[in-house]
Amino acid sequence: METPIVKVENLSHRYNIQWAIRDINFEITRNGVYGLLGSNGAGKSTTMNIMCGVLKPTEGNVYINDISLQDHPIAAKSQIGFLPQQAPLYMDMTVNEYLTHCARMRHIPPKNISEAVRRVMTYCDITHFEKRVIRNLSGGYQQRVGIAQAIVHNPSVVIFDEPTNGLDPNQIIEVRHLIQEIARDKTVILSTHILREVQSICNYIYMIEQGTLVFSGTIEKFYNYIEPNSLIISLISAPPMEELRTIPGVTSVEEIGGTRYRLRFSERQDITTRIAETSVARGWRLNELRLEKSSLDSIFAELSRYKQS
Ligand SMILES: Nc1ncnc2c1ncn2[C@@H]1O[C@H](COP(=O)(O)OP(=O)(O)OP(=O)(O)O)[C@@H](O)[C@H]1O
Repeated sequence: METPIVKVENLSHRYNIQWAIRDINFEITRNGVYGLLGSNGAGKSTTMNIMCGVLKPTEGNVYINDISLQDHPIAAKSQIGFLPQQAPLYMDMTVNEYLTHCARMRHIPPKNISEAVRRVMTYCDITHFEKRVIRNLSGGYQQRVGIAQAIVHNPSVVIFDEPTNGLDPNQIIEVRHLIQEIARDKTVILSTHILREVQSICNYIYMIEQGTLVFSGTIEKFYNYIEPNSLIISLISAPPMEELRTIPGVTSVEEIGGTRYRLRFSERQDITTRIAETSVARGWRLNELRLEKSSLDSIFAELSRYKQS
């Protein structure tokens, strides 16, 4: 059997009396970008801090390439890179000084430090700023330096906590691109509360809500859950609501003002065609029909229900 790169086993954590996460389990066996998605306060940072060895779990354990983080923290941590929500930068150092310092902290042998620093600066495209003081870099470049320190010791697992938080749209695109590059030969786990972030860069999703894992699966499987299950129609000659309920597949009808209705349905397939055809056949004079997008909140609610059933 394949040895998992990351194994998270029965992870629970309690701050004082309140549980922040409860019984989280998952295994990662392949490189790629894994998204830990959840709303604010869901338990993402707690999970990530434990995985990086920054926080000791109340219960459970994490294994990196079969090395127990609890029993062999130094060996396990040598295979992990971490960029916390606030990048741990020394603002008054130059980029090169800072990365050299990080390489030393990561126990890279002195003779290899210069090469390791050069390699990550090239990788993160910051070599031209190596003599700049970090404070004088833009937010996007500071984040690149933060990413560089996370991979300077060439770890097999890299963990990013909300890596695009606070960046402008161009910087977000560049940082996402860099993360995807890193994932070519490493396992990248990132946390985010932005659905679009997960959709654009993750191969696999773990969704955490109120401290429990409510979904884990591929992005394709995830799409099945975020597909809309309601649509808005507007009819010039609307029939009584009971008649709208007789359209095959429609489960409920709600009047939302004027000539507009929200229809919920169980089966997405052909629903729009069925509504259009029924409207023509019965002379309802359809002049608007659009699927409603699921909000992140409704997805969380849906997935929590799915987990409980
Ligand atoms: N140091 C702490 N002391 C007490 N409670 C905490 C502490 N850190 C987090 N919590 C609580 O634990 C729960 C999970 O928090 P956590 O920071 O892990 O969530 P998150 O998903 O990362 O949220 P965010 O996106 O806002 O950072 C929340 O209810 C939070 O208030």
